[in-house]
Amino acid sequence: MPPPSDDESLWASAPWTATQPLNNAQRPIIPGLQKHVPYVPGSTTLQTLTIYIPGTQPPPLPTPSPTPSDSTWILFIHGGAWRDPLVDASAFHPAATSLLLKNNNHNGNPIAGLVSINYRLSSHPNHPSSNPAHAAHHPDHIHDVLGAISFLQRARVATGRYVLAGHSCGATLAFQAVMDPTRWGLSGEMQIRKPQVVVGLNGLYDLAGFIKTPPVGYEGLREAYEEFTRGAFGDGEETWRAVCPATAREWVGEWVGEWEGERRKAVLVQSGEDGLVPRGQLEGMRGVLEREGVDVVEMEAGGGHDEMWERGEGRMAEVLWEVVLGTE
Ligand SMILES: N[C@@H](CC(=O)c1ccccc1NC=O)C(=O)O
Repeated sequence: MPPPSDDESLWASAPWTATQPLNNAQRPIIPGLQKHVPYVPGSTTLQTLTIYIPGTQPPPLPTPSPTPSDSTWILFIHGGAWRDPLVDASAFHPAATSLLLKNNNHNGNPIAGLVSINYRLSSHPNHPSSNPAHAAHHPDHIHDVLGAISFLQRARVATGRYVLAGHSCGATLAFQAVMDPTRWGLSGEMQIRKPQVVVGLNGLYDLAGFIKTPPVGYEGLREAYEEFTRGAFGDGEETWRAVCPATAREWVGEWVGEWEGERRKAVLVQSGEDGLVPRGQLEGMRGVLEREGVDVVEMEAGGGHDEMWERGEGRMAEVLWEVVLGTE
């Protein structure tokens, strides 16, 4: 027998286990399976992803089975300002269990599967660490996200229409992922099939603009923004503009895919009660996307910055469910 390929060994290195709702033993087990998979050989602790599939039967090993064309994958990128070691792929778990439950109770099971992506983080001044996974600098974060998507697509996950969603800096990363990867110094092998729908939740889209002129009410955050921006992207203001989707030059034409003539869609969500991200971030992003011919839908949300993902019944699961039903 030939030795397994790197990818096969990575998929085989984690078992499928039954999904459980968090902190609520009274509820039934959600009919789904999850697996924590490293997506590069010799991965650091953060080059892993969590994959959830509906149902109780694992797909054929080592990789998930091909997706029926009428069901949708959702890929999620967590936030935490590129550096918060307390926020990781598990941020998606409450929404994932809620989505699996909705899927189970709905005719036709529109969700093919869900993925939450970990990526290397920059260092955090309040959390000193010797873990190499916590010493990343741009473009490491987006390299990892694209590496994860490419690993999935080699296993025929999210190769058709799929939804790429991100919260906060995860929304920045989601839009960076639809740009040409050569912007990040990557060769053609990191070309991914692009999502038809990008969902940005309380997203960061213009760091230079915030730092230069923080909006009224958010002035007190200027230093924090500058600190995490320098930590992730270095000291060059030009770089900040070049990497942020509301200020990067002419990138929307790079968002192309094979959706048979259908239009690109962006769903933007910004809570009016978010004490960390002002509404102006969404407005700048919306302007750029609409000028370039992307269909933009804005959906409502309330609550603090992280509230939409902290609970299963939170707004994020509802938004993603609506988006999935809209892609059918
Ligand atoms: N908890 C984060 C702060 C953070 O996540 C944040 C702060 C302001 C605006 C956006 C943020 N997160 C975006 O991913 C930190 O420790 O730096």
